Parts: sequence; structure tokens; C-alpha cells
Amino acid sequence: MIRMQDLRKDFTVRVKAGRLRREKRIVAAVDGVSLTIETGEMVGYIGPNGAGKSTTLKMLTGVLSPSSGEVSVFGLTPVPQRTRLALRIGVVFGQRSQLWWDLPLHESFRLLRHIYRVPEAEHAARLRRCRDLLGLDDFMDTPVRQLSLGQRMRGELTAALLHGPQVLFLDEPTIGLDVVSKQAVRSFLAELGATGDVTLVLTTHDLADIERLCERLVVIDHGRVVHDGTIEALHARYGSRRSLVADLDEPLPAGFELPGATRTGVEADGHRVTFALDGTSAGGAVAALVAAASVRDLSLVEPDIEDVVARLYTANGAP
Ligand SMILES: Nc1ncnc2c1ncn2[C@@H]1O[C@H](COP(=O)(O)OP(=O)(O)OP(=O)(O)O)[C@@H](O)[C@H]1O
Repeated sequence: MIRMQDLRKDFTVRVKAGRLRREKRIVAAVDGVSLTIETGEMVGYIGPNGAGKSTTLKMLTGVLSPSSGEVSVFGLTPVPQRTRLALRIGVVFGQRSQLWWDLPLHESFRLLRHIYRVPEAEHAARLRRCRDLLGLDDFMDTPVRQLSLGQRMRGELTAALLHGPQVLFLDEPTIGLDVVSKQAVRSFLAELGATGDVTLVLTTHDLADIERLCERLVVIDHGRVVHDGTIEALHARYGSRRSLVADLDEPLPAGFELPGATRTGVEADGHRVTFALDGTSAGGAVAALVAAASVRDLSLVEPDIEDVVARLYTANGAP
């Protein structure tokens, strides 16, 4: 449904070359991206600053023309068929608003209904759902310029959905939001994605968004895709391991080894030990530890996505 084939976008920038001279330089913001995204997928599109995420979204939504390669969304070519495409996609760019700054929020929604020519009953049903799930009622009458960032973002999401798009492109939807607003936005998107009717593509620097929402993770760096798969596949590729943390009555005997695990930490004078598990099953290691020592408490710690993504960015030479 969304297809990109060897998609590229070059920008020409002028950089200082000596005291008075400026030189033209080509920046390959997107450098040969090929991806296919099917209906109902929830895809996290991540990468370090300047990796090319926003540029890709801009080409998908018809804001920017590609320098070369192909891009289509529902078989439409975004720039020349932008108007037709707009009826079928919703876009939220964290930094840019689609609401009318001086009007109360509900007026923006009313105007959008007319722009998209949405039948009254359909509009009312969608708006009701957004009001409930995103808790808009307290600020429906407030002019947009007086809304907090979290309130505005909830308004932006609603505005992007009122015409019933089949794909939602979100650029940093939770940036700068407080914890409560983040949760509201994430739960809302999770619910939306769970219906299977809406395809979600979102960029974010907050990996909790990805963990909560996305089955598929595409990592881009220097304009190129460096990973495309599940979070689990990413962990497997980078050898992330689960840890077993045990609190013991007595320290383990010297030279103690746990089959299927490697000791990675000792704290509290030997009363707390951490083992990295080699496999995915903890059963054998737990049984062996309990047989060998007096265990007071045990916990399993999942690998941290932040760590593995940081390793991935570093591996690709990001600054
Ligand atoms: N209009 C433009 N003119 C010149 N260079 C641009 C333009 N837009 C983006 N770039 C450059 O293209 C590269 C990719 O930028 P892009 O905004 O797509 O990155 P990003 O992954 O979205 O980054 P961030 O996480 O910081 O938002 C960067 O090197 C950026 O400086």
C-alpha cells in the first residue's frame, strides 16, 4: 500500500569554504530507501538527528518531490496527486499545526469538516470518539493559541483523523509532552492501530512510543535503512540478553558458574548477583541457582531498547 523504491532526496546546501567563499554541497538526506508497508501495519521510523526521517515523511505526504526513485501511497504519486492523497491520509507534524490559531478548537474541527466535505453524522461520531479517548472536553472552547502543547497535540491528532484517513503519518507525536499527555496519545494510537483499519507510520526519539505501539521498527541512518524488523529481531541481531538478578542470603562460592548464563555483576558484598542469560528461557538458570544457593529474591530484566538502539546508531557511525 505504501511503496518506496530506491527513494532519494538530495538537498543543495551552501557551506563556508574559507573566509569569504561559500561552496555548494549536496546532502543526501534520503539515500536509496526501499520499503513496503501494508495495510494495518504500525511502523516506527527512527534514527538519529538528521537521519532523513522527516524528509521521508514529507515525500510520502506530497510535501517534497523525490530527487529520484519511486514513491506511491495507495497507488498515488504523492506530489502530483496530493489533493486526492490528502483525502486518504492524516498527517501530524509535531512542529507544524493544522489548526486555526485564533479560533476555538471546536471551530477548527468544524472548518475541517467543510474542507474535507465529511457528512455530518460521520464527523460527529469521529469527533465524539476523539473527545472521549483524548479527553478534549475541557478545552474545546479554548482558542488554539492558548492551548498547552499536550492539549494542542491531542487537537492535532483529532484534526488529522476527522476525515477518516486510512493512513496516519506522525512526525514526533509525543515530543515535549508531559507524562499524562504522552500516555493519552499512546493509548489513543494503540486503540486506533488495534482496529487494523488504520496504518500508522511514526517517527520518534522516544523509544517508549515504539515499544508501546510498533510491531515493526525501521531504523534509518545517513538516509539509509539499517534495520527493518521487529524489536525482538533487533535485540537478536545485537546480542541483547535478558538478565537474571538474584538477592542471596550468602555470597556464591568462589568459581560458581551458572549453566546457560554469564555473571555480569556483583553488588552488596556478593549478596546481589546479576547474570546475563544466553538463551531466551530462564527456567534452567533459575533452577540451578536455587539448587546451589539460598535465594531471597529473583527478578528477570528485559533488555533495554535504548541500549540496543544506541549501539545501532554508534555502529553506523552516527555523530
Ligand atoms: N530544506 C532543507 N534544505 C537543506 N537541507 C535539509 C533540508 N531539510 C533537511 N535537510 C537536511 O537533510 C538531512 C535529513 O534531515 P531530516 O529533517 O529528514 O532528518 P530527521 O531524521 O527528521 O532528523 P531529526 O530527528 O533531527 O528531526 C539533514 O542533514 C538536514 O540538515
